[in-house]
Amino acid sequence: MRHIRIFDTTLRDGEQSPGVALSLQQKLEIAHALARLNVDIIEAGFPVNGASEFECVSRIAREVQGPVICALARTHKLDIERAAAALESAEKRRIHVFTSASRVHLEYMLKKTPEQIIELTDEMVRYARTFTDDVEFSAQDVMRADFDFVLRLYDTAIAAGATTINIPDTTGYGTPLEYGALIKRIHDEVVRGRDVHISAHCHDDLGMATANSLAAVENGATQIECTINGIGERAGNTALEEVVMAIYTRRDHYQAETQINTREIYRISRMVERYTGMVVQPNKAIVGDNAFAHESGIHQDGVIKNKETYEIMNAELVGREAAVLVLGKHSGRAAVKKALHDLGYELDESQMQTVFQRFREIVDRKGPISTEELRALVESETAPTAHLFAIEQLQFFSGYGMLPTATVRLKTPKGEVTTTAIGDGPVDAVYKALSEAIEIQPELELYRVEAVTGTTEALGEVTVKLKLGEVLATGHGISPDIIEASARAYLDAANKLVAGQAAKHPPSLDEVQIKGIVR
Ligand SMILES: CC(=O)SCCNC(=O)CCNC(=O)[C@H](O)C(C)(C)COP(=O)(O)OP(=O)(O)OC[C@H]1O[C@@H](n2cnc3c(N)ncnc32)[C@H](O)[C@@H]1OP(=O)(O)O
Ligand SMILES: CC(C)C(=O)C(=O)O
Ligand SMILES: [Mg+2]
Repeated sequence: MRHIRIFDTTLRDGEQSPGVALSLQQKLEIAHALARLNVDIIEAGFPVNGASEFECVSRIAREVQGPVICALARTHKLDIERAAAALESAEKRRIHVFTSASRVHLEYMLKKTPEQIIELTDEMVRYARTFTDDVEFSAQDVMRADFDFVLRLYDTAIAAGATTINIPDTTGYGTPLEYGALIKRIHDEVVRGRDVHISAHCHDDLGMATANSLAAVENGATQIECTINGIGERAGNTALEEVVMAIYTRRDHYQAETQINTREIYRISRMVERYTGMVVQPNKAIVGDNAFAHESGIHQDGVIKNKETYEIMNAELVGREAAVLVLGKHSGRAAVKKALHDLGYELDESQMQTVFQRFREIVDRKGPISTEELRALVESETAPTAHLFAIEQLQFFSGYGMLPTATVRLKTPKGEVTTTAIGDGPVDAVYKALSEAIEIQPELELYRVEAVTGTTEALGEVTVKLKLGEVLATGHGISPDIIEASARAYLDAANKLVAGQAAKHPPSLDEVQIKGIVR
């Protein structure tokens, strides 16, 4: 197995993401987390940028043990001197000198001829070598450059002492085949067996950074430059978590390995997300919220039977919790049953049918529900209540300056009944309409409404206690709509009361509880 070095540039190229500026403390924390992740090299910054950047690189160099600490420098003596000074106390230090290779960069940006670039490269790589034995050389925008010039440039850098030659596709222009082919040419025609590492540095402008970096590995590269969550200039850099997990998961194909402690990946991903404010998209490979989540019934059923049906790696391997089954619109019975089992419920077929039907009604209306909400749902749906009355329709109007009015249509033992009432508020109006429809007037002893989870999208759970004569019944209702949950709770209790009254001798409260009619 070939060892692939992971060169992390979250603190340099990653911080170049528009709008991101990390504090010294944040950079230090990320650098320590990168050391725990066991990256080979940390590019800590670009010291000539200013005093605070210089201070960040110096502190990382002094305080972070393990990885090589690297600093960036243009082909300017001052840049190289600032980089060397910032790295002075590092246990292992690297200076990364860069120029450009493409015609557009040379002509318009650097205003230099190819010959001048060759000379400058020779001079500045040699100068960097006076400060350290570990010098990396890069030429920006190689994929839009003349490849013969690129080969000459890298040959010059190696002759001048570069120990790593980095091949940046600065503008994310290359395709995997093209980039891989260039790496192969550099490997065969420039490196030619010399002790020099070839490094891939890809940007994601066309969404090909990871594919291009892996193509480089297939063609002789032994270092990948990448960032946590793929942050960086414009569309970002190659994502560390993607290349590391691709090399690990497909080691049969790449015949290579990294030394990354993969179990730290998720933790550092969250840290970088928090500190940079660059939110990870839910479908982001490896670290996105959905990367190990399944909502579709067929997938959930497969994963419950054997998670390898739809998962190519274990979530635990990147420091996440095992696969998550999201209970939503696309879920089937298998996932709901599994979630209920995990919550401690074993339902018979008919209870399962009732719960699943109600589950579907709810997720169609409000989207996925949490396991807490499922618990509340199963509690309210499987209570041993006689279903004498059931809601067919419920309509209410309420608002400032309006009379709260409710109309309910109920299925009752006498057939369909529709009633309308006005109340002090929408719940009061609904309760009056329900009382009229079921033809009893119980007293409301308790009314309590709670959100099952703490968000405005949560299911509302309502508990009521109704008293009729000596009999007291508790009812529960659950719905995304709290007025509907209130109506369901009222009817749940009313059903119990009426079932009790239907007995030849109205039962006492104790008797009713023993029979399981009142909960
Ligand atoms: C692809 C990359 O990621 S490259 C790294 C990009 N990162 C950054 O630019 C972040 C840090 N940058 C900075 O702090 C500043 O731009 C500095 C300190 C480097 C330079 O600041 P300034 O002197 O104000 O120059 P400014 O940023 O306006 O322009 C960049 C200059 O660097 C030159 N330059 C660009 N790349 C190189 C290079 N590899 N070698 C030598 N000179 C270079 C440009 O030609 C331009 O020179 P000019 O001012 O003579 O025209
Ligand atoms: C400084 C170089 C390596 C760079 O970030 C790029 O070219 O993208
Ligand atoms: Mg870059």
